[in-house]
Amino acid sequence: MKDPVRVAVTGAAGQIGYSLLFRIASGQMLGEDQPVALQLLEITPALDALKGVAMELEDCAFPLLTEIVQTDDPEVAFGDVNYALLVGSRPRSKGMERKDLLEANGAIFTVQGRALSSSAASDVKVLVVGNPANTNALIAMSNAPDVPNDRFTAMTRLDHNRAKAQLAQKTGTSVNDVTKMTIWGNHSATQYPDIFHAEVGGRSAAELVNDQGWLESEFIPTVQQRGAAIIEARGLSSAASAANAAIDHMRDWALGTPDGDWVSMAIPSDGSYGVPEGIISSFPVTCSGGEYSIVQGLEIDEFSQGRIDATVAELQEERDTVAELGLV
Ligand SMILES: NC(=O)C1=CN([C@@H]2O[C@H](COP(=O)(O)OP(=O)(O)OC[C@H]3O[C@@H](n4cnc5c(N)ncnc54)[C@H](O)[C@@H]3O)[C@@H](O)[C@H]2O)C=CC1
Ligand SMILES: O=C([O-])CC(=O)C(=O)O
Repeated sequence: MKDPVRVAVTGAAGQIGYSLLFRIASGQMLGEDQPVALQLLEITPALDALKGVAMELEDCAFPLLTEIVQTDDPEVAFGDVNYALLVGSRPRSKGMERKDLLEANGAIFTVQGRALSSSAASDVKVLVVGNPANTNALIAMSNAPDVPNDRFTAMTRLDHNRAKAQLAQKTGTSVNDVTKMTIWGNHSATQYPDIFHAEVGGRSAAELVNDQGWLESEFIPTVQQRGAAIIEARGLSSAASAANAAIDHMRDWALGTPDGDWVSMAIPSDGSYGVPEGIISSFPVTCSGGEYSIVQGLEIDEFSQGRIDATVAELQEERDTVAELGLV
């Protein structure tokens, strides 16, 4: 058996937490030979609910689960953690403008960035799930001087998985046949799911589909609006599929992506594909040895470039707003 690693989850008593924690504790994120200590953060009024979740975790008698920390103090939650999944955030409420949401979450992610900086292990890897995920990650990163910037990522894996499922349905294949999907940009309705480099059974997906109308009026809007469609149908936002995507994101980052395929992660831009530095934007990446790298050399046609520019422009606006608020 390996030595245990420490995994922090914020918003641990929420809907995503309820799907996520059990899968981390069972070894689905870091492997069935990797013991884990869970360090769970909640706001003070949710500590009772968190206690119930912790009792259920105990009752699973997971062989890999070595310890459960329950706290409302970010410094305690992030103490010596190797992985941090920042799920808890302030949801948008009625009448709230985007700027109000960014400000409300700024208060959370500045504090959590500082706590990660002062308390986490030197190898910490951070995934931000709580929305607006890319910009929350930017705020946390900007407030964590002692954590290298490239450890801050945001989740577009749910969008990636949604896009794979839609493409498999359209082509009458299985998701196992779909590779090299890419989500560019923001985890929002401006994101660009790109099938021009994707393959289905090793063949070009775009050529196989050969239907620009479907692409523009069905595929792209369906993936962009899927979160809203789930809320409409379920009365609650995606939780099990979001938890599943968080597991996929962290597992691939830690243990590597399969040969011949890539995944989508929102990461601090290094200027690749003309995406300006200073924002956290989704790219196609491969992972190996615990590090990710952007897939280089993809040809971007005019249609795709226009879509990428639009979602990058939204991220720059969000960055400017949080900069005006003094959060980054
Ligand atoms: N990036 C992505 O693809 C997706 C992101 N999301 C986002 O994930 C977030 C969580 O979703 P749910 O679990 O469904 O929400 P939820 O409302 O069920 O749970 C959120 C939990 O976070 C806690 N929380 C709030 N502020 C906190 C703080 N400062 N520290 C620690 N905990 C705090 C709340 O008490 C609550 O228990 C939302 O922002 C949602 O929009 C959801 C689906 C997909
Ligand atoms: O749309 C939402 O509020 C939840 C979310 O991020 C998603 O399901 O992609």
